[in-house]
Amino acid sequence: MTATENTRLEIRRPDDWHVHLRDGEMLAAVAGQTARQFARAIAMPNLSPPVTTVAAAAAYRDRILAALPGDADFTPLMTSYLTDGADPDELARGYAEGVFAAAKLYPAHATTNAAHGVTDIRAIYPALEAMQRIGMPLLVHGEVTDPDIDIFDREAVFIDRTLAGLARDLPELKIVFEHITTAEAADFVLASGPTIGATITPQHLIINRNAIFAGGIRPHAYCLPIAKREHHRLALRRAATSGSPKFFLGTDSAPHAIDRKEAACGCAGIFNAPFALESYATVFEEEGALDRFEAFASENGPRFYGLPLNEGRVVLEKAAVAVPETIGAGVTSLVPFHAGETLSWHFIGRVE
Ligand SMILES: NC(=O)N[C@@H](CC(=O)O)C(=O)O
Ligand SMILES: [Zn+2]
Ligand SMILES: [Zn+2]
Repeated sequence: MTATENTRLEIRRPDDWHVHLRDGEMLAAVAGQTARQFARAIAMPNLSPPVTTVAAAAAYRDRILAALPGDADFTPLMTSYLTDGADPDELARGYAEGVFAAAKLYPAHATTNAAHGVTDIRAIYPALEAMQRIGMPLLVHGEVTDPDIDIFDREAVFIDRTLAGLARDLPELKIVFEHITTAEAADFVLASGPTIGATITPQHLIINRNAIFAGGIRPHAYCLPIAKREHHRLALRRAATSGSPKFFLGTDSAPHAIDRKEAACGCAGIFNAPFALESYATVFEEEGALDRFEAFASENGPRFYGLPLNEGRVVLEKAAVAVPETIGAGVTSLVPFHAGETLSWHFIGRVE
């Protein structure tokens, strides 16, 4: 990284290790936003129907590539959605063929399009054992779905009920604890061996749960796992900026059309792709950790996955950027994270 009097930030091209690119018109509307800032991204498989086979993932990859602007230099990394019947051979074949970069565990009904998720972790042990053998990472939406557990406790309880046992039973399995939101999760990851990492979103570094209720109910601050108390946000900021190689960038950008968000039962998900690097850079600057930004954004993720670091570099400059109230039009009109705010870093683009 080079920083000129902290007004210009140049880093290796970063990757987004957790994004929802959707399909159809929404894919066409959002793919370019992610490809503008990132060289690669882990594309989540929670489409309807979910992406469970090598053929479905290859076809989805083609649709993503077709949705990109002509000058994009972007590689989507595909994932398989694990169901109770997950086939170890299909996973291994997809990984060997370079189609699947990882497989995703959604506890059944935990989040958007998780109806086909896993009902009992034991059901996928054959798949997980195969993944451990071949070095294929498991990505986890880490929340219990038990309605008796308070929504703010679902991540911490998931560690105790599921994740700790999984890590004990399969000690060589690479596990990414996705979009962590609690001090308990950050502590668990730090206390674990090198096979356990985590992604952290911009929103969980920037808002706490008060933001969801500031002056009224704020559907655009609602995502899953839900934002927690302030002390959790502070713990996540310490983890992200600590320099630990276990934490890396994953936006969890999750677009939903405005009428699906602003509704009696609004969808979970925050669309943060358009200003993702600006968000993260602001956090690292506020924490006095701009010198650690490049590792979080561009090095820790590929090293964890065992993939090469990107060639090429990007630049951000210290400059005021006004975030629009909405982006796009018609059925793909979206409210971005930070809508109506002014950010202090500006993503310029690639440099030679
Ligand atoms: N994060 C969210 O709130 N929503 C995601 C699903 C997920 O990542 O859990 C989505 O697909 O909309
Ligand atoms: Zn999730
Ligand atoms: Zn997600």
